[in-house]
Amino acid sequence: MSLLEIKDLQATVGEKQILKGLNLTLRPGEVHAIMGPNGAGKSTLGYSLAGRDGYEVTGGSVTFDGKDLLEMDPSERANEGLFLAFQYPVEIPGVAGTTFLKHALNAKRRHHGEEELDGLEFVKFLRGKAKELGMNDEMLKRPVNVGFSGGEKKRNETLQMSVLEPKLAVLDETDSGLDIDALRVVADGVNRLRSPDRAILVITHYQRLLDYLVPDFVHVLADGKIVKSGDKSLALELEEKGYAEFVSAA
Ligand SMILES: Nc1ncnc2c1ncn2[C@@H]1O[C@H](COP(=O)(O)OP(=O)(O)OP(=O)(O)O)[C@@H](O)[C@H]1O
Repeated sequence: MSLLEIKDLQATVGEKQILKGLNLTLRPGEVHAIMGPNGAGKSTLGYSLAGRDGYEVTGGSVTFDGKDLLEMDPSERANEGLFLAFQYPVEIPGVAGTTFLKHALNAKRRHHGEEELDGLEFVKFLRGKAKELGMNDEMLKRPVNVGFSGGEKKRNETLQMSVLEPKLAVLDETDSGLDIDALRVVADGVNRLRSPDRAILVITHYQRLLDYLVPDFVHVLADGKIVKSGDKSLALELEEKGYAEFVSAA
């Protein structure tokens, strides 16, 4: 059974139609990469799946783990196991990282009828996850992303993902702004999450991330649609040839 099935998805931002009949299926255990020219609709796809305000789905369907995703509000989507790592992670002044993550995880646990973790249990759990990503206690105590460098914000997104253990993680350019060491740390963090019951959708501009996080499938998104799909070799081909072929064909 598929974990995510997107059929003929159409979405508008403002008055502009961005997604124009997008089809994509992810099965549990798979890693898919989406590449494509600037403005093609990659982030719009991520936001439409997450249910962000201002991104209006005007047609098509999305089934997530057997349920109608588009019927759910954004927090329900998250509690059901959808996670979106932002291209531009937001700063949340006044809210410590630890507090933010504890609330997010406990909301999810409540949703699934599980007992909440208390402060001590959670801090122990969080420290273990943070250490894997090279993040220290001081960073966890700071307000979420406030004053973090671009690369630290991306690590923090990866930390949120590893704490929430989603069924489907959508990573929107998680590699941008990372130096080569941080890229490896983040890719290792994502690789640790690979599992037979989870799928990962990676939006990226660069083949280099895919050297560390090897996808099962690569898709080209151009002008609001998936116009070509293949295996990892497609990413190499795109790096060499660019998107000209797809832009004119779209
Ligand atoms: N609020 C908005 N109002 C009008 N147009 C918007 C708005 N937000 C996004 N768009 C437009 O939607 C189109 C798709 O944007 P999107 O961010 O999904 O592209 P992308 O494929 O992720 O691009 P990039 O590779 O540059 O990140 C762009 O042309 C963008 O200008």
